Amino acid sequence: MTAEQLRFHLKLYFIMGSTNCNRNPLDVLKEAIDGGITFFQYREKGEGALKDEQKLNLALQLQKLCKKVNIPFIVNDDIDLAIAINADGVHIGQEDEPVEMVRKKIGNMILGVSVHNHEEAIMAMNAGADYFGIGPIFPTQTKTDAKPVQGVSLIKELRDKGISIPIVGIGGIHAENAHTVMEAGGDGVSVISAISLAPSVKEAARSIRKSVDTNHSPI
Ligand SMILES: Cc1ncsc1CCOP(=O)(O)O
Ligand SMILES: C=C1C=NC(C(F)(F)F)=NC1=N
Ligand SMILES: [Mg+2]
Repeated sequence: MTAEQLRFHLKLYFIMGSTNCNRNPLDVLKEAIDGGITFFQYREKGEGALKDEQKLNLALQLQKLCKKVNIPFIVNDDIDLAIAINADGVHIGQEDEPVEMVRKKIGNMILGVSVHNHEEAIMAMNAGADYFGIGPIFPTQTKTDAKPVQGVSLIKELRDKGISIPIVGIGGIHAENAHTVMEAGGDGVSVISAISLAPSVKEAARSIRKSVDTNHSPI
């Protein structure tokens, strides 16, 4: 997938694991897809996260839903799982394996990296990252060990320095604040709880999608 295609697909990047919803995750993903998400990440993490067989089975079922509608299916952290099920890509943080190592393992799968400052961004880009996850943009309860809230300053800084790699903002994002990420030069927003815990998952996804579609900054 070219950077341009990736840029389009990253508009509404839904991220979920079994611990992020109090319903069947398959139903939540189905409804999010109906609401217009464009990218999906399976992130099985935290208290009560599934392991081994259970994690593999859920991953395969979620992947099947994404395949049906041609939405890229990304696995967070677990490179071996991503390779085992031939996922479309992986997402890693600074505390995971080095980007160069992961790139060697996954070949030309999509490789997303969480970056929190200019140095991490340059390193990750030179090591072969395809997109950056930057945040937390706003306060979030979902990731208990999140770095300090940073707003859109790093997104702006990277764009001001002419760095055009696809970027999504993440952390506390919903329909009312998603536009700030787009206006700062982000290509899309990543969302967990504003969709996964919404009374109407479909409506939540639809409203955020509408917001990013109207605020798509012309590059
Ligand atoms: C995984 C992650 N990385 C930075 S904040 C965050 C959690 C985002 O969850 P929510 O969209 O519910 O704030
Ligand atoms: C910690 C994370 C930060 N960013 C992203 C993404 F939105 F995909 F870029 N995913 C994560 N799991
Ligand atoms: Mg990680």
